[in-house]
Amino acid sequence: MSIQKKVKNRHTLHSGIFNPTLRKWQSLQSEIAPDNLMYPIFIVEDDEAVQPIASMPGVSRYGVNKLKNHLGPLVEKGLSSVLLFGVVESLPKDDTGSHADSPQNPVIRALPKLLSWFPSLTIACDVCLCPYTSHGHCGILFPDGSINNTKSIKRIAEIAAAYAKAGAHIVAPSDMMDGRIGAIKDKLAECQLRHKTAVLSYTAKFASGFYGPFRDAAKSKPAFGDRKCYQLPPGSSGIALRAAARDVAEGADMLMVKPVLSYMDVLRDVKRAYPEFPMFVYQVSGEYAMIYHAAKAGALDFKTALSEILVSLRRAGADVIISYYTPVVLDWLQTKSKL
Ligand SMILES: NCc1[nH]cc(CCC(=O)O)c1CC(=O)O
Ligand SMILES: [Zn+2]
Ligand SMILES: [Zn+2]
Repeated sequence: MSIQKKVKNRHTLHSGIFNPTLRKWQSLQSEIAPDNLMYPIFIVEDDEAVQPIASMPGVSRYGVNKLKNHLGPLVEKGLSSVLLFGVVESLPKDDTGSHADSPQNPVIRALPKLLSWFPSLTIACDVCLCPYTSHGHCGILFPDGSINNTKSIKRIAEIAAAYAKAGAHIVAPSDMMDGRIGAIKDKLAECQLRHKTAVLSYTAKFASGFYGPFRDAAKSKPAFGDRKCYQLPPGSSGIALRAAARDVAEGADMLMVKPVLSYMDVLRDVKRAYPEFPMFVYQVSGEYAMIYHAAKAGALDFKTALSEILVSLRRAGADVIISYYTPVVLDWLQTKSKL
């Protein structure tokens, strides 16, 4: 037998993937289980409402009382964490986002009920000003419309502490102000809640074109301008790593990259730079809609394509995937066949 032939034989791959167990061994690190999923939920003021969101077919906003029936079956199927967003319509918006942490805030009102209905569910709250400010920006503004970072992080920390007091296990600031993680940690310490409140930082959140349906869902579109002065420029991986270094230095417990499909390199960079931290990715509203519409048009098979995306996020370094498709995936996981 020639040397060349031997060398060639060492490169046969079929022998490692000819049955399901062998294939699973090749991809154990990218398996999806319920604990790899976090489910985002929009909560509205009207406790009895269920409002389908036109730009996100299959996703609705819920009133607090409708969440018991919606989440109950999902918890049965293994759902272990949710991410709450408040949506206000009749509560007035102002320039400091007063209703982000008022007693009437839908998230603050939902927390005690969710905690009592689902004691095993881990509850994260998105912390931001944009759904509650008259100008729709994520911070407090100077008169010229630029961000007043000092006032913004003070306010963000107050809101985070209010959610923690109401029982949130995790606060997740999505505002992208500088110094917010440190400000939140200090405020939580002051309230004696630091030991039982985790901070999930929206670390590398890019100024993306994939947030459109969300802004419709959360009624949080900026009234003027854009978010390019505080969300990251899509072409830069350097500033994404600096954002991660900043959040790690300030004490973040978990890190996130968002959106994810166009930022898989950033996901891998951040995971490799900080392997000690649970790595979250957010499959955002536009990414949800894209898959939905492509499948509906017959361009791709829904289950095959979505499964492929989810396992590739795990392969690239994601520990937890925040996805509006969580209910569908939990259904799939009921059957023996793994994703
Ligand atoms: N604080 C803003 C915020 N919180 C969550 C999302 C996006 C989530 C999604 O698109 O699914 C955004 C983006 C934005 O409007 O700039
Ligand atoms: Zn915001
Ligand atoms: Zn947000």
